[in-house]
Amino acid sequence: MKTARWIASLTALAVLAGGIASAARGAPEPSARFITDDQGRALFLRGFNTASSAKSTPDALPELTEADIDREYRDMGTNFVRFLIQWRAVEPQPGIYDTKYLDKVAERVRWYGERGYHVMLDMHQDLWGNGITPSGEAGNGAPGWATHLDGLPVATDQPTWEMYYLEPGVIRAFDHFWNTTGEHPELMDHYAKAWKAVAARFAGDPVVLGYDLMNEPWGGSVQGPQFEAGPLAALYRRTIAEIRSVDRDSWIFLEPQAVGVNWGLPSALPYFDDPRDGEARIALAPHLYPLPLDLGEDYTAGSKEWIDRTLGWWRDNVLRTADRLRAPILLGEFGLDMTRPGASDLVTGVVRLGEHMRMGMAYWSRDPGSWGPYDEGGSPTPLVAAYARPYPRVIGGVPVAIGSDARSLTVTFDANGTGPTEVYLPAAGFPDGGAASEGEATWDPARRILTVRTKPAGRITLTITPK
Ligand SMILES: CN(C)c1ccc(C(=O)NC[C@H]2N[C@H](CO)[C@@H](O)[C@@H]2O)cc1
Repeated sequence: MKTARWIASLTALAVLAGGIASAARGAPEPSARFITDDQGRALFLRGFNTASSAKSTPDALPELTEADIDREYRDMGTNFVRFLIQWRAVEPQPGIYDTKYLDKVAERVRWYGERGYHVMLDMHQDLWGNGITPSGEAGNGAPGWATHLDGLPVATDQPTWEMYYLEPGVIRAFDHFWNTTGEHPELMDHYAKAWKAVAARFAGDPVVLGYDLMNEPWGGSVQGPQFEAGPLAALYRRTIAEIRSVDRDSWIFLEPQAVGVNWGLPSALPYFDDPRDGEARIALAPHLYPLPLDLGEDYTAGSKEWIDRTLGWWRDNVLRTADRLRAPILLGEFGLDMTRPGASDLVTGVVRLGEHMRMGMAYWSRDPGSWGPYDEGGSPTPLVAAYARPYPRVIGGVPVAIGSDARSLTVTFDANGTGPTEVYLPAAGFPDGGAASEGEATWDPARRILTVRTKPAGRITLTITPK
């Protein structure tokens, strides 16, 4: 535990120094780039990571039924899912792709599509892969044939799961993957081609919005800018090229390294060209986990002020990175134990941050338990009430400002004739639907969606209030 405390303290100091440096540079403007649907409308995505269970199930699929999706929609009106897939299942043997696995993924994509969701496929890893320990339960993601520990130890009595990342065997596995050792140059190529196989399967599927290339990348013995601008950027460029060779249109989501950036430190991820006709479709997909919360503080009293400060550093550094990449932003993960004091206020704070930054988000995670929307017994946690807010699912123009509270939603945008704006209105604040301040509004009571057709040009400020 002493090591973990040391690391936490040093990290806290680094985040503090990084934050002070960030604040000194002044707050950047929110991004004016957006993830768009096939009509060109701006998407405002709201959903969950589904699901952590995929890390350990034998078939690498999340424990999920269609009824689960129906309940999630009924309770919170989500429109998006960060769907976890596993390299170990995509490519069980080198160069052999499991089409039956991809068919099962496609079946779940269809479940979401039939309910109006957008799906982002997340090639998920934590701690490299299931092969880092003999029992296979610690890590997930990479297949056994790509796991080379060279006999180095991986202690299994870790005080916290993230400490596995510091084990010699795990660092070696990553060092081989990133070719830091120079002994396995083939691994990154396999990874990029595994993505090509996935993209070839889903190219043209209107439900699949795009691909999140790697969950929370870890550089092993190479860290920070040397990692992000080095091997991580090289992997991303190779993978973008492989995907674009079979899929010219899906969005490609790139994550910075997790360490430091999840907490608010700046990323050194460079710009990436998108070899497609038309506008680039590359988005930045960071995660947000305020360090004070990771260190056990709650979003209450004294700590709330510090956590808000780190949220500001996170916001400013992510906006700067997105500007460098010339990319829209999607918050791929945020989450916490909903039994902690102040948890609902933190969720509300992140939702408001998303409105300010005009970015979509996926909560971590959809799994049953104290972090999720439903506990082990299936009863709602406070997350359902905190996450079920009015929001614009899709906007028929360039978003300028989004704001909401329990009983109102205001969306300001520059209309561009791409189509109507659709807003979700939860039953709690809008029992009989909503009224629009302008345009022609159509209410769908079954899906709780108000569709508003406004003039096709000019600045629109749409205010939705309960009917
Ligand atoms: C030392 N490293 C590399 C590290 C430490 C901590 C996290 C983390 O908390 N991540 C936040 C959440 N994201 C994963 C799933 O992607 C969850 O298991 C974590 O709670 C990541 C990496």
